[in-house]
Amino acid sequence: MSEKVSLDEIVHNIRLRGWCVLDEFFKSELIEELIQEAKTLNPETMKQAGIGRSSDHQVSLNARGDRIQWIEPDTPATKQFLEVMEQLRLELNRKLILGLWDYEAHFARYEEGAFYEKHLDSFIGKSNRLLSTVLYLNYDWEVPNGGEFVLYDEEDNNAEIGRYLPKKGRFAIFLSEAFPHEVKPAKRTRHSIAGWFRINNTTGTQLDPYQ
Ligand SMILES: O=C(O)CCC(=O)C(=O)O
Ligand SMILES: [Fe+2]
Repeated sequence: MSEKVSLDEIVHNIRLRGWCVLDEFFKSELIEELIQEAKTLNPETMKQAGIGRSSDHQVSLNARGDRIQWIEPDTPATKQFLEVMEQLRLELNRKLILGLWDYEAHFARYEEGAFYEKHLDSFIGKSNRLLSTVLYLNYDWEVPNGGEFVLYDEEDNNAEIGRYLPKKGRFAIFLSEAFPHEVKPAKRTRHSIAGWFRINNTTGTQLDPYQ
């Protein structure tokens, strides 16, 4: 399990400003295993990522060019990854009373040239995504490789507040409805795990939307 100090740092930063990027949160052995899994994902079974949910779901290559595969606890590495996220969920609920209900995550692969336009991870009014997470799984990623994750201010959507290379083990977490963000065009294959802690929006007439 990750160090207590990292958990405290995440809780502190989410409380204070709503986002946090850590370079070492997961054990390096786990990162190595996840990198190997990401590399061996079969492009045939990965889906072209879309934007929006169910009825308004669209696949727009202009907005988003990654391919994804949803994560299940079906290998030792994904099981351990989800266990760490569960610890984080419980800690966030305990310290910040967020009422996070569950966590969904997918591997993402951006091939050379792929990007994701500036967006919010949740759709005002209907989404139940509260906190977004991204874990980067790339060896030796440097500035010429592009693919930066760029985070913008919640008040001024043109003001950049953070820019990060998708380096091995780096972990970003931010409020899904507050911070616009984007992925700049990658100059080589870029792997990550993107995920969302969700609250439960089930009502009497409508089941909580899923994925
Ligand atoms: O990979 C990243 O840096 C961000 C991905 C993202 O914004 C998303 O999948 O919604
Ligand atoms: Fe996003």
